[in-house]
Amino acid sequence: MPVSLSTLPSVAKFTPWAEFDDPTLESRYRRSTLARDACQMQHAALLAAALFLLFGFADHAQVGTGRAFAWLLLMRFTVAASCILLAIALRRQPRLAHRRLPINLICLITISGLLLTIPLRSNAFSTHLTSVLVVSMALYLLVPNRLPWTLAWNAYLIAGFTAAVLLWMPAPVGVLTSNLLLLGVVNLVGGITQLRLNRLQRLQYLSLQEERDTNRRLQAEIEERCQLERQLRHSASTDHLTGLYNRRRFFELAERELCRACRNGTPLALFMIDIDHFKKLNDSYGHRIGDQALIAVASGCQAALRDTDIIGRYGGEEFIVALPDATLNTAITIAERLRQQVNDIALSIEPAPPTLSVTLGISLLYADETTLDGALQRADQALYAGKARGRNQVVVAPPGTLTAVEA
Ligand SMILES: Nc1nc2c(ncn2[C@@H]2O[C@H](COP(=O)(O)OP(=O)(O)OP(=O)(O)O)[C@@H](O)[C@H]2O)c(=O)[nH]1
Repeated sequence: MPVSLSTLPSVAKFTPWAEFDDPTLESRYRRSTLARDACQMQHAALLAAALFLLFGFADHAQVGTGRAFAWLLLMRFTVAASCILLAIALRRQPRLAHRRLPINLICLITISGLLLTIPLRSNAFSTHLTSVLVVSMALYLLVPNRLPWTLAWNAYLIAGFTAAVLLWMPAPVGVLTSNLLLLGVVNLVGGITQLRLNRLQRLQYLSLQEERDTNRRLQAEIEERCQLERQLRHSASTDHLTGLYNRRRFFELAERELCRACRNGTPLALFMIDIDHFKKLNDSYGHRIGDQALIAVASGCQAALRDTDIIGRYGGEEFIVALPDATLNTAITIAERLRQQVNDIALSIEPAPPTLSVTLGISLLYADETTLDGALQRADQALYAGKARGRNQVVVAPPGTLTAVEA
């Protein structure tokens, strides 16, 4: 997804709860934190269950084994079972971590459970106060991304605690006031911490997104440049009309084959191919048809060669072929095949043009030749001899005289 201005960390807007002002961005951010939040809530629920059960020992020490203890135990088991069920549900469906019902239900059960311990153990004021402080902080730390809910549950906790103290543990006004102040300070610190945390985590998320977008853009740019480079390399080595190698690329490849032939002592044959009476075709039917004929001859010849053979456009209506590992007999057979292939080309124009034909000059590289120049010259001479002898034929250029293979 491309970076929009509102997703840049420097200009991102936030709500008073330090959430993203843009609801789409906020929901994207929440989706990105879902797995982490679910895992965190699972651990928190299991820890809360363990703590609630552990405090059962303290209950027993304080109230003995009477009716109050039975109630306390029932309450503790209810809270612990709810927490464990939530942890299991979150493990199976992590998306519950961002749903209203599970989070609020577990807050209601846990806080109500804690408040219920007050009338049942009304002589443990300091323990209750400490528990309320711990739960109050835990709400800020463990309820993910929901500051308004955390504030609401803290309000319920403080109001419940105050009511319970007034009803079951009457304390001097001064003590109650300072404890409420203490709770207020805890909530202030918790609220500010969560606001800062919310903002920082969101800014971090935006920075990460921006970095990813930049990387993606760079990746796309690199791919585009590679593609351009491939295209440039291709057009620098290809004849744009016929799609064959151009003269420069042909000689690069043919010289590589010459080196290989010298090294391995294998033969290398060269063909010069020229379309017969091409000027007449051009003059009678126009250059467009001339181009069509060039393309047809080029693709016909290419189709008749092996992948290891090299064919290029030498210039105008002339083509050049290098046949690695080809003896004279093989070269003559292939040249004949090409000549026949061109004779079979039927251009779809009216009135039907005369049959296309080519004349081919063949030369073989000598064992002591280290450049293509000599063989090229011999093939050219053979070609012109073929033209002089009536065209549409293959002529081999032997060391001495020239031999016409077919007229
Ligand atoms: N349509 C077209 N014509 C081209 C192209 N390149 C060269 N030609 C034409 O090819 C013709 C070559 O003519 P010539 O060299 O006289 O050869 P020819 O008419 O084939 O005669 P022979 O080779 O003796 O049979 C010229 O008219 C060039 O203008 C091209 O890319 N497209």
